[in-house]
Parts: sequence; C-alpha cells; structure tokens
Amino acid sequence: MTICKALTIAGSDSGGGAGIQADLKTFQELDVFGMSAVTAVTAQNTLGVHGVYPLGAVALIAQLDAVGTDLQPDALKTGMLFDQSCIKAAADRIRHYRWRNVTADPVMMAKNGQPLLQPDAVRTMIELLFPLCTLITPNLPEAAALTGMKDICGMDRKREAARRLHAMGPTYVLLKGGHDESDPSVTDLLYDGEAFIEFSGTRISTRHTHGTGCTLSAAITAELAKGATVPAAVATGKAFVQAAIEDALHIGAGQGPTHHGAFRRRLQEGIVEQGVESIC
Ligand SMILES: Nc1ncnc2c1ncn2[C@@H]1O[C@H](COP(=O)(O)OP(=O)(O)OP(=O)(O)O)[C@@H](O)[C@H]1O
Ligand SMILES: Cc1ncc(CO)c(N)n1
Repeated sequence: MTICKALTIAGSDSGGGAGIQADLKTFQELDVFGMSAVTAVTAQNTLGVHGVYPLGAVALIAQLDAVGTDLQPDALKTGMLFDQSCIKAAADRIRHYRWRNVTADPVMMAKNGQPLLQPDAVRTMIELLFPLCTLITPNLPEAAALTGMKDICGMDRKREAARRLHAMGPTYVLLKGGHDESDPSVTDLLYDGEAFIEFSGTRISTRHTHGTGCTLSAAITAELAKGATVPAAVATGKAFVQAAIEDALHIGAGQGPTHHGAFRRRLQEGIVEQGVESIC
C-alpha cells in the first residue's frame, strides 16, 4: 500500500481539539499519514490556555531533520510557531529539504484571546515563512495584525486585505470568515493574485469552535498531499470543518472541540463528496 504523507509543525493542545492533535486526527480521517514537529506544549482545555512550554529551536530542528532525512512529506502545514527562533528554524528546514505544498496558518492567539505567538515574531513570519508558502490561512484578527488594517469588514475590505497578504509572497491567500459574526454564510475568501473565489457554508450557532482553523488548514494540507489543486483542497477543507462543527461533541465545560470524524461519516452516508484520488 502506498500512502501520502503530511507534516504538521505546531504546538500541542492537551485538550485535543486544536494544534498537533487536531492536525493528526484530520490527516488520519483523510487517509494521509501524519507526522509532527512540536514547537511548544500547551496545557490547554476547553476553558483556556493554562500554560505554554516552548521546546526551543534545537528540539524543533532535530524533529524536522528526523523527518526530512527519512520520511519526506508530500505537504506540510505550520500552526503555532511561538517565537522568532522557531519560525527561522522552520523556514530554514523547509528551504533545505525543498519541501513543497506548504500551508501556513499564522496562529497568533487562542479563541479566548490567550497569546500563542510572541508579538515580535510577526515580522519574521512575514519575511521568512510567507514567501515559501503555497497558501496562508489567516483569520480576520490575524489579517489585521499582519496588514495593519484596522477593521476588515465587508467584502471590499476583505479583498483589499487579501491583496496585501498576497503581496507578502504566498501563492494563495485564504482569508477565513469565522470571526465575522455579521456573515451568516461564513465565507472564506481565496485569492491567487488574480481571481477571488468565495467558499461559503452555513454559520452554526455554537460555542464549540475550538480548533476550527487548525482543522481547516490540516484538511487542506491532507488534500494537497494527495495531489489536489489549492481550490479543490480548500473546498474539501471547508466541507470537512463544516461537518466537524455541525456534529460537535459537546465535551468539556467551555469552548469545546469539533468532531473530526464527522466528514468521514458523511462520506460513508453519501452526504458529501470525496476529495481527490490520491496520487501516492
Ligand atoms: N460558527 C461557524 N459555523 C460554520 N463555520 C465556521 C464557524 N466558525 C468558523 N467556521 C469556519 O471554520 C474555519 C475556521 O475559521 P475561523 O475564522 O474560526 O478560524 P480560526 O479563528 O483560525 O480558528 P481557531 O483559532 O479556533 O483554530 C473557516 O472555514 C470558517 O469559515
Ligand atoms: C496549540 C494550539 N494551536 C493553535 C490553536 C488555535 O486554535 C490553539 N488553541 N492551540
């Protein structure tokens, strides 16, 4: 049996809904072999982030070299990178191993506002990581921090933000719409420097959206690993996260995780369509 392989470079979420745990569950659900390089361990649950324990660049490089010298990923994503040294290490190893199909989810804070990236690392991410990326997937607060735009509301401002983000070097920008409560169709906007494509769903009224961004970017990464185009990968990713939110598990006392097994169940029931046939 051959299988496509995907790598996540991200933080660990002990609560299991976001970070490395969400990414590996998503890779597995989409029939891709998942690998990980951990940047930091967080003590986290549905009530919030209770501690952040960075592993440091030396430990990150060791993990990336272990993967790079033996198991080449067909696609990779970055999530919580924590600080400048981790961003530099990740960018350096991505270049060294000539890894392609790179998606950066520019994680800056958890849904309840706790910081997951040091403020002085934002510029490093733009300068060193974005030019290596096939896709970046900022949410609206991240897009504001990256572009310096104060309020990004309405489609015109979203398009302007996407243009500015695209000028930072990635091939595609996906501006996520989860934080725009005024949009009932929760639209994510994809831009390749020429055309805009809107991916809409149905906004679910729920507090259980912990890790939606991680899950979306992991699903896109899995599809890219299997050989999908970026628009096709985003379409599958959006369907995956929509199903995961709709079938939420209602566990924990706070902002709960999504259900990573929901998309597979819908596939089996014929409710959603399979992504690409794997090329591996
Ligand atoms: N309430 C909702 N109903 C349906 N889809 C949603 C909802 N909230 C978010 N989404 C979708 O989930 C995905 C992630 O979007 P969001 O903007 O929430 O990311 P995020 O803030 O980076 O997530 P997180 O930080 O929790 O990982 C997007 O595809 C978005 O459209
Ligand atoms: C480890 C980690 N990565 C990303 C997020 C964003 O959802 C989170 N809450 N925790």
